Amino acid sequence: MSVIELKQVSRWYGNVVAVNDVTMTIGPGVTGLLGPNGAGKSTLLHLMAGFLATSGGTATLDGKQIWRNHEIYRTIGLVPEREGVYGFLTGWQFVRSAARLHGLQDDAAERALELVEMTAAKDRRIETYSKGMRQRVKVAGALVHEPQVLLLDEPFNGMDPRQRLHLMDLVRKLGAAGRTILFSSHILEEVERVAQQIEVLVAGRHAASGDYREIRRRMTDRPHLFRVRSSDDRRLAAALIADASSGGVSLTAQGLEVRTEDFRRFTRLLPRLARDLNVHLWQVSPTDEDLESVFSYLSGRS
Ligand SMILES: Nc1ncnc2c1ncn2[C@@H]1O[C@H](COP(=O)(O)OP(=O)(O)OP(=O)(O)O)[C@@H](O)[C@H]1O
Repeated sequence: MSVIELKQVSRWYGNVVAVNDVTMTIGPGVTGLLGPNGAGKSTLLHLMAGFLATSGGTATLDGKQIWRNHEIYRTIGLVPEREGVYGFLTGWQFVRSAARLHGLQDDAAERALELVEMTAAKDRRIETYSKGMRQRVKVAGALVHEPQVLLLDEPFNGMDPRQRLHLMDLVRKLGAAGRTILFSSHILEEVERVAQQIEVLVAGRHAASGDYREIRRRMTDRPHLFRVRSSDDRRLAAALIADASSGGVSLTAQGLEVRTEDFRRFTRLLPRLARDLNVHLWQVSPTDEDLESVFSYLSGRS
């Protein structure tokens, strides 16, 4: 059972702070690393894999420093985001060369290909593989030395739904077998389907941590901004203002803008008011549902 620990870890690239004072602990099972593009997820994974040195703070695995620790490297596997796989190699050649780099024999490569269910296709060239198959072969390459820790950078990106489900199943299975797995993603739905635990990174900072239900609840409970168009915006506005769930109502050329502090109450109230006032609702749409605003709320910047 392996535990990764980051203590006040920072990483700069010149003047750019990619990871800023992050403290987190990643234990056995599957953890999702969630954050918008550029949040520092890849940098964090590379720090954990020993591919990058920290600029400040410490990154350890089971209490031992990761950076420049060859013994530790034997227990970590990284599946990078970029393809970096030669298309002219067969799956077998690719995974076997990963095995050789670790001083291992063919049986290790065979086991890894079996684990990701790529044995049947192993003699085809990688350029003939689907995105999902390429990703699974990369996972096999990272698993060839049977590491306790597996780090995956945006593993589900660009896959069709069937391939995604297949890889999600595999990641779940590996986690259930006691491995410590961390994978990055910018999509909450993706993370919550695979991970029990979620770490959220926003602009290099650790914004939230916990069970996905808790994070989901915090996302739902934040103030929401809705645009409402109806047959009588003025009447509706007056009734909405009278209710405690409204944080503010303004009449604009495009309709009403309603800010609500209590999402659930508002979504029940609006149809009831419309019915009682005999007002027809033409449009009810959230205006701040984009990921950036959700993330910035979680990180306390809004
Ligand atoms: N080698 C580098 N040199 C300079 N800046 C870098 C380098 N690598 C990353 N950065 C910067 O560090 C920040 C974090 O990048 P990182 O790739 O870790 O984020 P990310 O969350 O993985 O994003 P994405 O999902 O887009 O890959 C970004 O502002 C990025 O531009």
